[in-house]
Amino acid sequence: MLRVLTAAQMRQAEQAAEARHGMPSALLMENAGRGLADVARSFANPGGRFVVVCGPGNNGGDGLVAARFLQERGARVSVVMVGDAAKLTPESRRNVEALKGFGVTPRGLAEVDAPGRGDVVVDALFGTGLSRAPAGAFADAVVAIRGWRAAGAKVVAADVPSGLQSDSGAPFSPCVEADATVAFGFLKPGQVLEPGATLCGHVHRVDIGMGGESSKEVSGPELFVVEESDARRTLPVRKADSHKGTFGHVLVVAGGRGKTGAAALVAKSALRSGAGLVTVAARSDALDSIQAHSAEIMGIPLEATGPLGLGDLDALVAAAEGKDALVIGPGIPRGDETGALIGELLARVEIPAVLDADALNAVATDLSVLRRAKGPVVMTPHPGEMARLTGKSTKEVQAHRLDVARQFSTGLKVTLVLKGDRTLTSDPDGRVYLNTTGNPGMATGGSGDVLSGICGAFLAQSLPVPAALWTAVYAHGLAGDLAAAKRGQLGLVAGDIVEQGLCEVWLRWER
Ligand SMILES: NC(=O)C1=CN([C@@H]2O[C@H](COP(=O)(O)OP(=O)(O)OC[C@H]3O[C@@H](n4cnc5c(N)ncnc54)[C@H](O)[C@@H]3O)[C@@H](O)[C@H]2O)[C@H](O)CC1
Ligand SMILES: [K+]
Repeated sequence: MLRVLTAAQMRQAEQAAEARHGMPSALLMENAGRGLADVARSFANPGGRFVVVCGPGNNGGDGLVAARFLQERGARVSVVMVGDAAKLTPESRRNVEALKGFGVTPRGLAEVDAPGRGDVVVDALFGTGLSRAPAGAFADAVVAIRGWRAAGAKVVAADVPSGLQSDSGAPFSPCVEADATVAFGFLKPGQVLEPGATLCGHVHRVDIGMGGESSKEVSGPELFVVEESDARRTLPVRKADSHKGTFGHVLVVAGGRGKTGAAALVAKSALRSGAGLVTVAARSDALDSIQAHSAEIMGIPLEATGPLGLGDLDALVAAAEGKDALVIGPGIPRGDETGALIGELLARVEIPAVLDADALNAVATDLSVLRRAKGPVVMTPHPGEMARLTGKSTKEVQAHRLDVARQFSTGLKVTLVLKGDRTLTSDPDGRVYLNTTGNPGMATGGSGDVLSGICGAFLAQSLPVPAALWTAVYAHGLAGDLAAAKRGQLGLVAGDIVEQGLCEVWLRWER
């Protein structure tokens, strides 16, 4: 798990590193500058020139140290200092003098020859200390860096591209676009949340001597990036004496006339994700075609007709007997009573419940129905469904994904999986787990049903919440990536994620 720290948390971690390890900030800067120089060197053509653009704060200090390391290795280095030299931080001032000792004198922007193809620009103008849109000479420097990149130079940003707000990933204007960003010590939210993640280019995290422990002393909200090793470690081990009951029984309440495929995708995905047994409860007129998709799918007919309502409550409570997880929503016939039905059902059964698709829309009108839930509730909206659940516009949800997810999950005490590029899993305590697998080819009907099936299967196998969910999200995206590698993104359909991707993930993780 990679911890992601805000600017304020970074400062706390820096103080903790100094207190715990006796690591002075000057040494952190030395380590940061060396890491920055190493990455910059990897982007230059042989004989390429380096133009290091430094600002007035410690980000600029990192750039000065990097320039010294580059110079020491015989590179052709120019340093541009932007801002009032009198305002330099003590660390940066010391590094200006050190650099002069290496024969490099910082110049003004207008004095430096524009770099081009084969050259590297190091953007050390602003880092986590940026507090407003770059203006004046600072804006000119950002615009110059953007122009040099357009002319073919590679741009390597120190900590964050200058102009990008490191806590949110939202850019001021103007903002640097980088080919790579060197993250010092810990990742920052702006490096992993869009559009910041795209503006950063490839993020290289470098250790600078803060030690992983120092993040434990940091207060405030926790954000993590899930790594493959975390997801792989979560999978249950299959013991020799296992039997189908060992791996749980998922009840899928999904599907209706004209939408039987959704139920089949949930069921098949759950079966392909290790569930021992899967039963679909659906209206009789849909159940036969749902079960026709796969011999392994068992069925319970819901005898009434029309939308799911309170008249189905007893049948669903009975159907949940002996089950280990519930997935409800994909393709269900929804009506005025469906939300109340879901609330009553969750108040009677204790098993973990995944609400997706039309179950989300059904409860969106009155979320209080969820407050009596006996077991853990998981909600898996895409941005549009999240908009309906929160009363915000989809645009607003997307602009503030992290805060919206955290507020919702802590407010309602549910685990929320906010889907989209870089899906966020937010638990009732507000810990958020960010996913980095998946691709645009997965934006296809039924992809969400497949994820619900994986979630249901992992919960039925007694994986703990939220690990079951961020592992399911990781596996779902990886399955989509592996399937797209075979079929291309354009042609990818949800069934491919199940049939062409999931088993490859398990094979890869079981080795
Ligand atoms: N925290 C750590 O563990 C480490 C941080 N390092 C580097 O330090 C920067 C953060 O440095 P800081 O001095 O706080 O701020 P910046 O250099 O990012 O910003 C410069 C300075 O400029 C002022 N300012 C902010 N916005 C503007 C603006 N729009 N126009 C003009 N001036 C502005 C503000 O006063 C800032 O202080 C971090 O990113 C790392 O690169 C260490 O080197 C490694 C450990
Ligand atoms: K920067």
